Amino acid sequence: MVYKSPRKTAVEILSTVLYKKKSLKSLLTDRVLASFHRHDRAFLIEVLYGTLRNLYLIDFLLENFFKNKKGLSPFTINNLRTAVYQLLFMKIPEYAVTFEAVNIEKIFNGKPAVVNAILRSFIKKYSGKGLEEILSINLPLSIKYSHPEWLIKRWLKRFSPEEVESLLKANNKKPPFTIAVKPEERGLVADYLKEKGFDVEFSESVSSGLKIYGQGYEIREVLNQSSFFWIVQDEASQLVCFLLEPFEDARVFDACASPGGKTLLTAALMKKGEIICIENNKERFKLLQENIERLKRFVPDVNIKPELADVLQINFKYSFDRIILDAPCSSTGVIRRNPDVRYRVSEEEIKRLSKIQKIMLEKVSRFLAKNSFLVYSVCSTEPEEGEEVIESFLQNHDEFSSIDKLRTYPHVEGTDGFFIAKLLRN
Ligand SMILES: C[S@@+](CC[C@H](N)C(=O)[O-])C[C@H]1O[C@@H](n2cnc3c(N)ncnc32)[C@H](O)[C@@H]1O
Repeated sequence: MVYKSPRKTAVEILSTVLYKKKSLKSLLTDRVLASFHRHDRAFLIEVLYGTLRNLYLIDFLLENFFKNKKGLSPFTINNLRTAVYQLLFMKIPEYAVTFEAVNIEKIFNGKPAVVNAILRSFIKKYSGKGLEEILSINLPLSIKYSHPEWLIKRWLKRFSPEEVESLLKANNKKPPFTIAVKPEERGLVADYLKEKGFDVEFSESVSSGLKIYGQGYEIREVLNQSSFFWIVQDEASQLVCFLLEPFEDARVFDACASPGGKTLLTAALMKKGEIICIENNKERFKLLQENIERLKRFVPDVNIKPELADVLQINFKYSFDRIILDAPCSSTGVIRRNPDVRYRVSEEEIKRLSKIQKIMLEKVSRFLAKNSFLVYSVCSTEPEEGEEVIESFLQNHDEFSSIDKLRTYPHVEGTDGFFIAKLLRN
């Protein structure tokens, strides 16, 4: 394996996430991770996730040390941010952090002297101080927990200050790696993982869920060597499939399907039947196909039919027994898994998505058979994407009634933040 510097890669990825608005998940793929030695891989993950979880705090601490911030490139700024994360949160020796940061700056043809000077002054001020001491000053929640102010303001309108703080804390805590397996195999998969050295817990909310403690990449590597049905899926996301109550020989429509978590768990639960799953994004459709290819042998009696199509353009000559509409959303409920989401999402985006979600629900509801269920879900904490979508739909559709409506939150249930509504066509 050719040596690659995890520090340099961290700076490059961070710059692409923050300045090109790409998702961390799409950049830090298993292929990228596989090109690093085990120790460097863990370092890269820690630096990227940690810096993103503490970005506003790091910027606040760094601010006074810049003489001409505008004259610095994104690479230099991100080099400094990752260096500060290593100093304060990882307790890496000061000389090592400074040496590596200056070195990276030389490779980028940046400003090694500026980086050196800033880090030396930073170390002079904060050396020997613990994180608790630095954080003991009264900081605004937005800086302390690195979340945009507008989002915190929204939450403060709905929750008490204490609750908002515990949500912010939960969003900055590393979540367990959660998978869905066949409920009848859950014990076997847990034993297999324990044998491989992982701590494993059964999910209390879904009989298919396993929470595994360890590095995602390593868990996936071990699971790939097994002969079990498994998919990476949060408990709240699994709950959608249980609420759907799929049954043998049902005809199911999954309207927004990639990467296929809900399609595949539904297939495993119903054991026999047909699922039409639609995805309109070409790249994501490929991912959906790959996941179906990997797992279809475990559900041989379910005919899973992926289609690259826009759900708003689709038409069927028949109706479905079950419909899942897991709509595209702001992802504010999965900030703990994707720390970069908070820097991409905006109020305008939430409003735009809410409109699309309403149109999508209107469209897919037409294909539901009488006395059948449609489950609508979003991994969003925001009412415009949840309660409002369902209320406005029900106002115009007497033929539908709401059977169940629930919300989950990282700081309450310890799951991703989801809104789920189960509708019945009377
Ligand atoms: C929340 S994700 C679905 C996750 C998936 N249900 C799962 O559990 O793995 C929403 C998906 O809808 C897709 N999408 C967005 N607009 C769409 C449209 N008009 N037609 C079909 N799919 C769409 C997005 O590309 C995205 O992959």
